[in-house]
Amino acid sequence: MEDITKIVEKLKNKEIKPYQLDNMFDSKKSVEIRRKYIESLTDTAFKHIDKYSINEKEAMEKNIENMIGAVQIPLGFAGPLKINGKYANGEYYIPLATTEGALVASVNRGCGIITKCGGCTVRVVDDKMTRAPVIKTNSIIDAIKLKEWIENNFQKIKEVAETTTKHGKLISINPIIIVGRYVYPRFTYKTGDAMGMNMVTIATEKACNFIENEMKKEENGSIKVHTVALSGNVCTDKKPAGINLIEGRGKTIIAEVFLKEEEIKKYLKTTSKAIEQVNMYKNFIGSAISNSMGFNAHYANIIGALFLATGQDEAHIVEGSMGITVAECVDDGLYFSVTLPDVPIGTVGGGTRVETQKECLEMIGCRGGDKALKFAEIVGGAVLAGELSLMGALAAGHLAKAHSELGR
Ligand SMILES: CC(C)(COP(=O)([O-])OP(=O)([O-])OC[C@H]1O[C@@H](n2cnc3c(N)ncnc32)[C@H](O)[C@@H]1OP(=O)([O-])[O-])[C@@H](O)C(=O)NCCC(=O)NCCSC(=O)C[C@@](C)(O)CC(=O)[O-]
Ligand SMILES: NC(=O)C1=CN([C@@H]2O[C@H](COP(=O)(O)OP(=O)(O)OC[C@H]3O[C@@H](n4cnc5c(N)ncnc54)[C@H](OP(=O)(O)O)[C@@H]3O)[C@@H](O)[C@H]2O)C=CC1
Repeated sequence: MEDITKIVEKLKNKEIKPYQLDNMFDSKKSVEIRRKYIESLTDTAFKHIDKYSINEKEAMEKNIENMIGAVQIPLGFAGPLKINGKYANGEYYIPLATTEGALVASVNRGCGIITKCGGCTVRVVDDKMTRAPVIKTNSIIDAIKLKEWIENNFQKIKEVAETTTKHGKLISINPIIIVGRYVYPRFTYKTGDAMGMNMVTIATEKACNFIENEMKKEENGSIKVHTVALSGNVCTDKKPAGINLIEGRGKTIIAEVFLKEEEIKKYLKTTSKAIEQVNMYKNFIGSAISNSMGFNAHYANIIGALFLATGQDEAHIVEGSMGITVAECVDDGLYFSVTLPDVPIGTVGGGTRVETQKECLEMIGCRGGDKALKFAEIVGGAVLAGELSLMGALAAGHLAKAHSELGR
């Protein structure tokens, strides 16, 4: 075998492209050569990114291109968290991958008080994944005709789309928005236990080809339609969006807990009244002034740490960051809930197969098929715990103190 230095020279001279190494060497070797190449180009001595236990071959087949190693994120746990869900019932230890000191302690504290108060109720109230292409027509008149055609031929479109997948089911194409002569049909699917973005993208492409061909037959071919882009941003994937907040996307999760005043005092060092007020002034009024879509304190923190630990698509953290926290004083305590309209998650596919992420899913009994709804309930419970603890810390005036002691 050629000496690595010689191959690195060839890469530098552009005789070989870095990704072509995968066809020339075994996976381990190609990763090593690429790493050496980047090391020499950037004058960096890699001492850590070369240490990992994940299988490069599988990762390169499914999850990554131009692989040079792996980064490590510290992993902690919070819990036990008692969840009274439809699918998740019992006490769970939540895996959280983060570099933000104080976050795990905070979620842990939330878990403690929730569990002491009898646990949280969590439900998944909606479950779907969307893809909305943008289709160009000749005129407003044709755009209206296309919209009507899609509405009248839903069953045929569904049959075509579903030929690409065993688990994906097209449940609606709604809304179908017209802007000028452009049409944005929002294809909505059930995706089983997969988060589903690859699945629905492939299915929607097939449906769009079918629509284009069928429209050619209408009015002797005078209606011309063309899919400008398979994603027209009405999906809306990986961006915060009002349509997702209202219509939902991924799992729509609601979690609630009734807290006793004495536990609030003991655990959170504050009162229900103070938390209710912080929620009003911060999460409602503050978010309204800033035109935020997150009427909450930090869903993204818990969603992010859980997504990284369990192999979810990290870009979807932005969607999971939206939602509304309710805090309301009740007799001798506090009603506290989180509502997350848009949490794209899966327990099969994507990054869930990576060895370390798979173990984290196992830790909560959520690896593989028939587990996505259980996982969603655990995500809801964990967000509730983290949100409650931070709101408690803000109400008690402990945020800066917590982060100077634990987070720096
Ligand atoms: C830091 C605490 C928990 C201290 O909280 P405390 O009540 O002062 O601590 P404590 O020593 O009395 O312990 C209470 C419980 O906290 C947990 N706990 C306590 N210490 C640990 C630890 N080392 N490791 C694990 N768990 C810990 C543990 O559950 C413990 O119960 P116990 O087990 O003893 O019965 C609290 O002050 C807190 O939760 N602060 C909030 C911190 C937080 O949520 N940070 C999130 C990041 S902030 C941010 O990124 C977003 C932001 C703020 O910008 C968003 C916005 O705009 O709002
Ligand atoms: N393409 C795109 O535009 C985008 C892609 N992504 C990426 O997409 C990936 C996730 O896509 P996703 O489609 O979830 O995953 P995969 O592409 O990894 O596909 C998962 C496959 O698992 C099969 N499967 C087996 N058992 C089940 C089950 N119980 N429930 C559901 N499916 C099952 C399905 O096959 P079958 O279909 O035959 O039923 C499905 O297609 C992530 O890597 C993400 O980063 C993210 C955003 C956009």
